[in-house]
Amino acid sequence: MNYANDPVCIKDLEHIAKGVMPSGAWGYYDSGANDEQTKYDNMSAFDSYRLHPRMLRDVSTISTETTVLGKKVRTPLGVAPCAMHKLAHSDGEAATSRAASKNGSIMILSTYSTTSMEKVIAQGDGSTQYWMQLYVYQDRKVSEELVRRAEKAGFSALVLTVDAPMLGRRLVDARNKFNPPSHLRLENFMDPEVVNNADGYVSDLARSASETFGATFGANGDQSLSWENGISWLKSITGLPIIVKGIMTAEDTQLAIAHGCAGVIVSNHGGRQLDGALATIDALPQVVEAAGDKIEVYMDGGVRRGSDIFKALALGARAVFVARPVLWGLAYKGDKGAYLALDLLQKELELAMMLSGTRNIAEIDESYVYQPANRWVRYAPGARHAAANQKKLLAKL
Ligand SMILES: Cc1cc2nc3c(=O)[nH]c(=O)nc-3n(C[C@H](O)[C@H](O)[C@H](O)COP(=O)(O)O)c2cc1C
Ligand SMILES: O=C(O)C(=O)c1ccccc1
Repeated sequence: MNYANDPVCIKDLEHIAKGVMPSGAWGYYDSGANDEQTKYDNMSAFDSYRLHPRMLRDVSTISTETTVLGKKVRTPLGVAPCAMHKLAHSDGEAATSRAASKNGSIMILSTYSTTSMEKVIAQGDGSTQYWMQLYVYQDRKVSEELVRRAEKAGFSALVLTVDAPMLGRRLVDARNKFNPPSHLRLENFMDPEVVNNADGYVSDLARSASETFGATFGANGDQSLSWENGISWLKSITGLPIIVKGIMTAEDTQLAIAHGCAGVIVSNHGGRQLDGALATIDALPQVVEAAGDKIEVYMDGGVRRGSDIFKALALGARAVFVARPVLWGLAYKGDKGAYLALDLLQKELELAMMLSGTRNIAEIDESYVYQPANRWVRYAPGARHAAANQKKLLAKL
């Protein structure tokens, strides 16, 4: 197969990225925790849902427009936060930002970006939504400074990642003794005025990426974080909507509602944290059920096809985020490659919508996905949802 010339799907981009990236950086992007069960499950779980298409509808116009946090977006496909895009391409997050903006996608910027939040937002076309991803540090002043800076820069929501009190154990990185190249800088910890000056650090967390990598979590992350001292604290210092990333259960969704969050992202960090955790597409139905209309539900993990996005929307996600595919595109060709990754998924989504007889996002509901019953014996909460869904489907026949 000739992948290199003209990538036509996300798998092609993955293959190319693997070929062009240094092995340490590739390993860091690719790896999941331990046996990588959850990393692979995230992808393969989509395959166990099948589509239930309707025919003979006028599908001459397809729109993926929807609203997220009350604002119009061209597409429910967004970019998940990933550390250190400059490992993929020297243009880093600025390139990703241009790609997201061109596709009309929301971009969530990682705190550990190698390009400052101000520079990233400056690449947008003014209508692009940027959300800032945060961890909460023992030293709340460091977190508060990041919040103030994000507010000032124009981010429209904060995404608090809660599935990483400590980094999961990634065996590939351990074997490679991976450390990012020392010229990379974590610019969100540097003074925005002097961000181009390597001496402009504003906190001990800054330094070069290689000095902070991994150690940041153990040494500075707050492992005593709770709904009260984390979410309620964050809410008390900002008016921006708060989205909790890393929610996998109905119980935690109810707590997110009780603590005034605007949304949750069903995520297991791409299988990089708790290996053995449920695939996100399998966790989604119980979160959607618990959320009702009180809070928006998004998901990420394992999305490699437009039909995966379709399935997630059908199961109740309001938006779907991708991480590795964008990094692969970036490694392939900077902003053009990152855009290609988003555009391939976007076009696949539009085609899946057309072929299943859905003309807009509102029409995509659970009647368009079909779950072979026996698979669900394993997962109790999802099983209930699936059983109810199937009863409804059977009743319609
Ligand atoms: C290389 C890499 C770095 C990541 N860095 C962050 C991060 O800084 N903050 C965060 O909340 N999630 C981070 N994630 C998790 C992603 O946001 C996302 O949850 C997950 O990767 C989605 O799965 P996918 O890669 O299969 O699309 C990272 C993921 C990868 C692959
Ligand atoms: O790799 C990750 O998944 C991640 O979230 C991260 C972020 C910053 C530094 C190291 C890891």
